[in-house]
Amino acid sequence: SELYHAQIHLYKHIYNFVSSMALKSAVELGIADAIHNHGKPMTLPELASSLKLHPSKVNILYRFLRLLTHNGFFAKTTVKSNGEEEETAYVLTPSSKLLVSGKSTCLSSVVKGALHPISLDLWGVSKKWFHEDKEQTLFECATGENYWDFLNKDSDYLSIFQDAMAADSRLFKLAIQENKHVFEGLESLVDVAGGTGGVAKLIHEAFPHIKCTVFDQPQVVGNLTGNENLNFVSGDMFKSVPSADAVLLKWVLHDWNDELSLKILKKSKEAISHKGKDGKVIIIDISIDDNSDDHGLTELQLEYDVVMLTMFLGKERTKKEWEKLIYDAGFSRYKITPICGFKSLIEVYP
Ligand SMILES: OCc1ccc2c(c1)OC[C@]1(O)c3cc4c(cc3O[C@H]21)OCO4
Repeated sequence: SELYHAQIHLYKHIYNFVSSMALKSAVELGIADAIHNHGKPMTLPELASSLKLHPSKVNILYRFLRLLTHNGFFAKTTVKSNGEEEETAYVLTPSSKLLVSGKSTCLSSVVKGALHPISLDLWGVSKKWFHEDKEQTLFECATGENYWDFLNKDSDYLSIFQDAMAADSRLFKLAIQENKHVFEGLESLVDVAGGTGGVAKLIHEAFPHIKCTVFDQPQVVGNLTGNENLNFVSGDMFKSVPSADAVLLKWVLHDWNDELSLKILKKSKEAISHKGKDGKVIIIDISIDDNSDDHGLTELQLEYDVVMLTMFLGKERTKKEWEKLIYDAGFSRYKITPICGFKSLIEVYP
């Protein structure tokens, strides 16, 4: 009946966190690594002893594996142990292959970071946040601190965050390889708010002839030196952006509201104006497709939007919102290419 379906829907959303926490436990225990290193399907006793669990914990491990297997992180098969009866064994799936450490596709640091207590505690004050009169993030409401200031004070959490950003950048490298046409023909590129140059280095490796400039605030790049084709320039992206054939804005505009994003886009347009029609701005951010029939993908994109809102007052934009922002900034056309599963690469032309 409708009442029963509504109850299942409601309870599922109450306990969604259990699946997140089971995933976090799997990463902390190193289950994916243990199965990967075992080199073949792994039985529960083999896994438990490899993880050095106390015998009393074997059945607990089984219950976690049952949920994680149901959620598609592991798969069951059977093995013939010492020649006779068949025994259940576990293998990795594409999702848990993203948890094998040391691989360029490893996203374990994002699991640890996004589900770290510091990333979750802010939700304790959401009622207060909704009822206060000042514009601040849920994080600031909970801690009294700006997220970025806090991050730069807590070295453990900062290194987890940096590992997570680095993990995402490594996957961006695969996206660059799949979209070489976007960068071919460029002689110069400026990575606006490019931080310490992680992404610029990836582009430089893939396209050594492109002169890459990392542009960020003085306190970020002030004392960084580059080489002949990778240099660091400090400044204020709201005032002016160094000119180049292309301006890269990766995960920048989702941290800013429309008014400030418009400013950044207009400065970026000035920066590529010497190139006329051949100049371009490359935006890497989520583009929420309003008429997508992929409910799970849209759910992830909307969850990401709320995460950006609660931590940075940032936002993820829909396709229509991108179009309005791009045209308001004076650009004439754009092209959206899906990358990395749930993000998009948006090429914007004057
Ligand atoms: O725009 C940049 C940006 C991009 C992604 C993420 C950001 C910020 O913060 C929220 C987030 O969920 C998060 C929080 C974290 C973390 C990783 C992590 O991934 C997510 O490590 C420590 O805390």
